Amino acid sequence: MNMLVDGEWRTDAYESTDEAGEFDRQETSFRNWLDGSVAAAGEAPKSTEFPAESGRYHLYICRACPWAHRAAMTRQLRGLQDDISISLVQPERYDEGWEFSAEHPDPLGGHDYLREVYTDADPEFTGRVTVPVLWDKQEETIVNNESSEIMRMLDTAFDGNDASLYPADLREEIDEIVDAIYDPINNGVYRAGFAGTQAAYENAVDDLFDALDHWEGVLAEQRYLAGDGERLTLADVAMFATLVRFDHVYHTHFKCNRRAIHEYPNLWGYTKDLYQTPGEPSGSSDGRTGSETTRESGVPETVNMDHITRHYYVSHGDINPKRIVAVGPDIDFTEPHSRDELPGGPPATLFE
Ligand SMILES: N[C@@H](CCC(=O)N[C@@H](CS)C(=O)NCC(=O)O)C(=O)O
Repeated sequence: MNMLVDGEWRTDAYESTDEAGEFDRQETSFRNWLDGSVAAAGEAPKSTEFPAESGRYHLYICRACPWAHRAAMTRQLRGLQDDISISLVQPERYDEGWEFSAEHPDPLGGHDYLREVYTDADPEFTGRVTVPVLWDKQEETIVNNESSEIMRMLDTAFDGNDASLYPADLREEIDEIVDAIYDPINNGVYRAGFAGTQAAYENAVDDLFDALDHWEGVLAEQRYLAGDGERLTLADVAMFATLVRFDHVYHTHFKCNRRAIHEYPNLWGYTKDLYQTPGEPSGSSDGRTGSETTRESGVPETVNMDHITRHYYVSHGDINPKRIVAVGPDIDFTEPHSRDELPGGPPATLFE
């Protein structure tokens, strides 16, 4: 594994499994907030030196990454495409870490590697170089690189389109669900895939499928995860980012193969429903150009299955040494989902 140590790129810096072979995800390190952000249920809006000015911030993401997907999807569903610019890195990650390319350039600093964005922010930076990154173009620094915080701050600091994904009356429950699904599901697939022992792997798979079974039951009764299930929230954004990748990569590459998502009637209907959620009206580009002016027209444009499969199968040479990209499964996120028989639905403002 590779990371920056005192601003120097190192390829031998740390082990990501502990003595029991359990995958150990490192804490992220830039943890500032935009002014006016609400970080958690019951908290007052933050007062900070990063005002939520339109055009001032940029998101560096990878379309393959589920954590980056939370940020991109929040930006999309809240109609913040004109307020926050976005660009991509190459999906494949090798020894040099996340790279820019001719197809996916760095529109701000013109760098070759994402790690240079980190050392621009802090020349002595020690830590992993991860996406997403929320960059302040004015102060030329990283505001935050933790997706669970970025999705909350984008939703609450900007006005957006009024279709809040973190409404005050549901915040407590959204926080609980986002926390509850992190270990067994969002990070659970990585715990299975990167396990260093059979026992650690089986433990992760047990936790994962117990949790999926639980949410399969919940989604039999309600359209979305939080509250009475009538409103799409950040809890759904967090869940969707894992479910949409599951059958193409986690099932095979990470050996989460007890069952596929398309074999669960409710989780599969839910995944298709979220995939088909419309966003703000379409602009000039398809969201994959890496351009600063990129606009996207719905949730589908935040999902790039080519980037997803190339990233996972190619980047993890330790678990897929021949880097062959699996071709299946043959599933269709656009087929009918019948979830509209349940009360609730996407915010009306998304259809205007
Ligand atoms: N806790 C972070 C995790 C982000 C993360 O681990 N991103 C992965 C991509 S899926 C990454 O950039 N990994 C690079 C590395 O670990 O070196 C968040 O939620 O934002």
